[in-house]
Amino acid sequence: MKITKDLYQSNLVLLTDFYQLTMAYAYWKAGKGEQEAVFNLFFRKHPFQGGFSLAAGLDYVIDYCKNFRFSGTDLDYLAQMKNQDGSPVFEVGFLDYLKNLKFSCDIDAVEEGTVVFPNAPLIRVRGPLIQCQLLETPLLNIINFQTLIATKAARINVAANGAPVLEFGLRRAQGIDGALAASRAAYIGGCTSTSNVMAGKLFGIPVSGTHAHSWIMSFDTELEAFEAYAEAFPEKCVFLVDTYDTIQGIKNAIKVGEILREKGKEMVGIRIDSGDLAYFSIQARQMLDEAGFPEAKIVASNDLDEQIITSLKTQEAAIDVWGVGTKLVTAYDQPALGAVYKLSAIKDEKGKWVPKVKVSQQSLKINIPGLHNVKRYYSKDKAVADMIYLEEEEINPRGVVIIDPIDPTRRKRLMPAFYSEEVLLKPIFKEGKLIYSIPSLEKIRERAAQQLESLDKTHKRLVNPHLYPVGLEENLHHLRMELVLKSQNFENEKNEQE
Ligand SMILES: Nc1ncnc2c1ncn2[C@@H]1O[C@H](COP(=O)(O)OP(=O)(O)OP(=O)(O)O)[C@@H](O)[C@H]1O
Ligand SMILES: O=P(O)(O)OC[C@H]1O[C@H](OP(=O)(O)OP(=O)(O)O)[C@H](O)[C@@H]1O
Ligand SMILES: O=C(O)c1cccnc1
Repeated sequence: MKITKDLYQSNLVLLTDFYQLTMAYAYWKAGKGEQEAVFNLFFRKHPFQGGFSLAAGLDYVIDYCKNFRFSGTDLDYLAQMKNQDGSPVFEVGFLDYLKNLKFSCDIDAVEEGTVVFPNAPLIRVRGPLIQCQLLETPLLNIINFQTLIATKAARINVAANGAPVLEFGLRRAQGIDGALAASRAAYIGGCTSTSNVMAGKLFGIPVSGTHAHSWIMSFDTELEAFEAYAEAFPEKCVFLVDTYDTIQGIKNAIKVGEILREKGKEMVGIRIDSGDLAYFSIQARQMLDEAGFPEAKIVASNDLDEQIITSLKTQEAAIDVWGVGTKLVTAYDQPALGAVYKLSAIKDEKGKWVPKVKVSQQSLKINIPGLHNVKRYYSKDKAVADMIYLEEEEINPRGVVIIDPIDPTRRKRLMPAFYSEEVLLKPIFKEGKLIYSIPSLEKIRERAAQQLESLDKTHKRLVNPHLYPVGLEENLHHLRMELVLKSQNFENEKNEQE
């Protein structure tokens, strides 16, 4: 996968915030550039007030890391940057350091298509401080967007309840790469196809579509337009029936359907793109059935999202296929996932790992320290809880306590021996070398479907979902509390002395 390269014809190493580079420079000056550190990428709250999220974007991350090197032109650009007094921002020695920089981090990550929950890492980066730091912004950029859209798509597909969802978002998406990444993520989240032909070519997503009002309007009558379309696509006729009068449009579609049938072909169906979609789809179903077209599909579109689809279902709308664009690819009701990337441990001069917490007034914002991973426990293929644990700690098979990171009174006890388990962070890069065999997009989509299946339906409820248990293993909880208290005592002592 090399979409990033194809799109920009250049190396993306500068696709980072300027402060990452100035920090990198300052680390280098302080002799800390190579100090080993661990960072975790996680989000704190599901988007769309939902009960689950679907991880996506790792393939782009892999691509980014594989191409992580400073080219001559990147270095030239940095070399000409000046401070206000006219001096260069970056010393030549630092630019030389960047020139020789080879990606050497360990990356462990949740596979794409995995259902994920707040606070548990989606990606863990371990390596020299400078490299970890430079990766913050691009990793967030990639994962935030694709995870958001995959989640939105999954919600829309939950609402569609198995009916095909065609992604029509390109014209309203956030630019070119936003559209491409959205089509990819939407496919992972369960959409059946995309209207974006480039996404079809680049990712192998099935491409599909109907026709627009302009096609109808270019003829004198709707009937002529349908006939001409049937002539061009006898196997693929989906007639857009709402350009003038929807009921008349359905009648015209039936007429052309009959002509096609005489030629041994079957119309695929009709599309309704305006008005009361419940009313018109029910009318259309009745008319099509009575005319002998019970197999003709009814496609609906027009600013759909999971809430409208749910509402239309409760109105018993006779819609077989959903075309969804704007609200899917722009994540209309929540345009960003707030994933963050935080330092959780650093090695001291003696080579000992020092776990780190950033103490915040809001307990929600206190990060999880140390080199941790996540285990998902399953009971008969159903996910029951996620446990974040310190990798070096032995897990007692006879009993673990999983403690909510925000409210430590919320706890779940379970006996690991009674469950099957999956370690969620999988090794992707080891010392800069890719050791993960990248699954095809089809496989990722299958994983997403299985993962969503493993989640109880109460967590997939679109409104007020039941909270899935995710927490810290006891030892990790104690370590975190200890570090928080220590830092607070330290602050108090300092305050008393002042
Ligand atoms: N029966 C229904 N129940 C709930 N929502 C519906 C129903 N029928 C249509 N909708 C939704 O209501 C909104 C209607 O928007 P709007 O009024 O802009 O469309 P319209 O006037 O029918 O068509 P146009 O796009 O041509 O303006 C759309 O989001 C559509 O999906
Ligand atoms: O509504 P979305 O979920 O974004 O789906 C894509 C929309 O794009 C097309 O029309 P367009 O909006 O360009 O024009 P129209 O509203 O006049 O049909 C199509 O007919 C859908 O309505
Ligand atoms: O093929 C379609 O019907 C389509 C494509 C893009 C946007 N709206 C509809």
